[in-house]
Amino acid sequence: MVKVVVCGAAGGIGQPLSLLLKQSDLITHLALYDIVNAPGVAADLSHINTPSKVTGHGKDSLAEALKDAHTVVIPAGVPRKPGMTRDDLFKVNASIVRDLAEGCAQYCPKAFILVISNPVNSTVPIVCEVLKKANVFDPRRVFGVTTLDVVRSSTFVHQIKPAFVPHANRITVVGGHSGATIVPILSHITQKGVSLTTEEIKTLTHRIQYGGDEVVKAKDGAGSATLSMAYAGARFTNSLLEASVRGRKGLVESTYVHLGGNPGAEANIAATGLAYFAQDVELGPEGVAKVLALPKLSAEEDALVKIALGELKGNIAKGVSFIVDIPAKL
Ligand SMILES: NC(=O)C1=CN([C@@H]2O[C@H](COP(=O)(O)OP(=O)(O)OC[C@H]3O[C@@H](n4cnc5c(N)ncnc54)[C@H](O)[C@@H]3O)[C@@H](O)[C@H]2O)C=CC1
Ligand SMILES: O=C([O-])CC(=O)C(=O)O
Repeated sequence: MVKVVVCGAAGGIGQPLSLLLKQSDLITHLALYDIVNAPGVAADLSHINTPSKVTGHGKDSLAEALKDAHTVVIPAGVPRKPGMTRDDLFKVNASIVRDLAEGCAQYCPKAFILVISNPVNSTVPIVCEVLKKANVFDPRRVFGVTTLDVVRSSTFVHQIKPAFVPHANRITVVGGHSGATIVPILSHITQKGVSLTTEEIKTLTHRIQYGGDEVVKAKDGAGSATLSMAYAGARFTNSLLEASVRGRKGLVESTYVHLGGNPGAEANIAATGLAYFAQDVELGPEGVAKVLALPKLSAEEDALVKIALGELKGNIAKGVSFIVDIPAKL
């Protein structure tokens, strides 16, 4: 049985994400949890003639939703409005994510946990610290979903270089998931016939770092990216299922993880001095199979990573200290 739970399933991301996951032939049970409307969304999706069973769970049935989960995807919480940073969401979303993580620790301690709720740079440390406290933490099994930055990178490159095939070329994005902490490694684009000037890289990098703001502005108070995020969230979930359920080897995605205790993370611990970082990760049967070392960076990328490190340090400390009083350990 492969049970995937979406927490926040009735929301702007939750609904299209659940729709995309209903198309997976690897999922046997799709459980939709939300404090509002989950049964309605579940009834609707359950009429689709793909193999998975769909169930809906309201606010008093978190235990039932999470029980026996293989994977829990968390897009629960409030989105930004114009003028807000992702960090401004911390005061509402931190406790939502903490409570869901406590549920996971109790009812599905071995599940993979995919965190979408912002600010990801801080909510992932919250989840990890909750699991550590409950003595069920496995760093290979918790992921901050930064796939939208990867998706945006290849889309935006394609928009200025039409020869670049966006879905066939994965661009590594390192750091975290907010503004200056998002560092796309555009110097490594290798497609034949496509090259970017230093000025193009600078413009693209800024657009990728602030891609979320483009959507927040265009939605004008009605929230942030939901459909592209659902696509990105489904892509990451499907990659993890391909690696963990089907046993596909060599699958790599950029993702924000706890470095300490993860296979292969030593080089990035040394390079960043941080407890959490986004980089390419090879996925496997237990989640992280290997954290890949940072690629060789251009001088500009190196400078951007240094800026990201400063901001990430504060974001991580904020998440960790929401759960414990001591600073994050590597
Ligand atoms: N990681 C990423 O790249 C991205 C992250 N996000 C983040 O995803 C989150 C969700 O965004 P949207 O779906 O647009 O928001 P939304 O407001 O449309 O949906 C959120 C859903 O969470 C539910 N919810 C609230 N408290 C809950 C709880 N305790 N348990 C379960 N469900 C709960 C709400 O009822 C609602 O249905 C936001 O924090 C947003 O910033 C958004 C886009 C990209
Ligand atoms: O911008 C936001 O608040 C939502 C988000 O994380 C993104 O679109 O990358």
